[in-house]
Amino acid sequence: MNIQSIDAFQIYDSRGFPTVEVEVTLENGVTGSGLVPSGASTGQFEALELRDGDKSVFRGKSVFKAIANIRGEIAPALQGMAVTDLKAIDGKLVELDGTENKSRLGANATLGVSMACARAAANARGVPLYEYLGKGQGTLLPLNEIQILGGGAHADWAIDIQDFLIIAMGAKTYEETLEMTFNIYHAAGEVMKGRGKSVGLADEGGWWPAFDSNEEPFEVLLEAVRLAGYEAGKDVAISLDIAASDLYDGERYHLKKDGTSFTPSEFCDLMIEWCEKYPIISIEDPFADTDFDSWKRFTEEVGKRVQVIGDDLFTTNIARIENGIDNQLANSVLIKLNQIGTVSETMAAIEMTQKAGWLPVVSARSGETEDAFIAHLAVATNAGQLKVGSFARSERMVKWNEVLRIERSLGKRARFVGAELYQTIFG
Ligand SMILES: O=C(O)[C@@H](CO)OP(=O)(O)O
Ligand SMILES: [Mg+2]
Repeated sequence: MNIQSIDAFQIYDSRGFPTVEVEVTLENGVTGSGLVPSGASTGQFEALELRDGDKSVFRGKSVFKAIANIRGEIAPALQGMAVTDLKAIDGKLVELDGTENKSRLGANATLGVSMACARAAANARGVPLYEYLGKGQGTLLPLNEIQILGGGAHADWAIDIQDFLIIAMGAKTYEETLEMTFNIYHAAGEVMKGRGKSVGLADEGGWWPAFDSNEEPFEVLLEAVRLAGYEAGKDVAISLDIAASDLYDGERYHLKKDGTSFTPSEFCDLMIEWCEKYPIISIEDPFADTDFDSWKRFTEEVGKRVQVIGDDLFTTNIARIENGIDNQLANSVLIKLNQIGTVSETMAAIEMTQKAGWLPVVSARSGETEDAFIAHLAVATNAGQLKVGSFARSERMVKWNEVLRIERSLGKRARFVGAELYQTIFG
């Protein structure tokens, strides 16, 4: 099962921007592919997505340099390697690149190759990807975090907060998490239409709002929950991604829609107030990735009843996660393959999170593809949570639906524990 050849192509993501597709062919003719996602509200500590030309001019530049690196450097170096030794393959990618943040070859180049190798190995063994990645140990279906309203960088700053999401706490099955959230999603559409606030869909499929403040979305969300026939705080809870690095200028946090600004400690007060006022179960990036004091204080105060997720704070980077664990900055880590650039490093980040008694949340990017790799990754690692944006866009549905297929494939081995997960962090 050795690698014979690796090729790469430019395709387009869900925003219509260029991205990388890789195809690996083994000596026995078996193939595997990997399609690379792309973020918009990227963290400053992420591995580098290599694009052609001056990045400041236009963010959706072509990716031919990354493709040339795959064809010219990575393919010859990996040729003949055993495809089933993903650690060795990913180790070779890291070594070849030689930088801290994959800036020489590009994390979009290394990740595409790493994903395609994992798929080719699973295909060669004749097992589903989740079985291959999880060595047969992955059986836990995720509790979903699903976006109802989009904002921030994903909706041209219609509101300052990036994601208003729902977690179906009362769901007894994976399928029920979809059904409950689906009902609320459509109810939210009705509520917004009724208020004359419906203008379309944001980048991840959530409603693109025309709200007058950052608190109006809470009202709409809670009204939608009621309209759909559920009780907030019991059947479902609110989850937020504040993406606060985008709101912070190094000294103050700005909510432009409200015309307000806050010192870090005032913003921390506001986040705590929101957690008291609304049925919030989970909050991601409530503070900037450099504002450690606020993270620490917030986690100390609400971390026993609210999941505190670091996304830009950790960027799926082992050293940053380790620092977070040592200093108790959060209790959960958002996991994104392209923030670090190989499958093995991503899985190591999940393992470290779990060993610390924290919860991983496997996540898509705002620019996605038709690849459902992360559905397999979530089940393979028993991560327990999956965040893919919203419904109503096929690059999202392909992931939600893939978990249904995995569930069927697991048969009686499939497990779902739902909100019981949170006992791990809430005690
Ligand atoms: O911030 C996030 O969590 C992601 C996905 O919602 O956004 P982006 O891919 O733009 O970084
Ligand atoms: Mg985020």
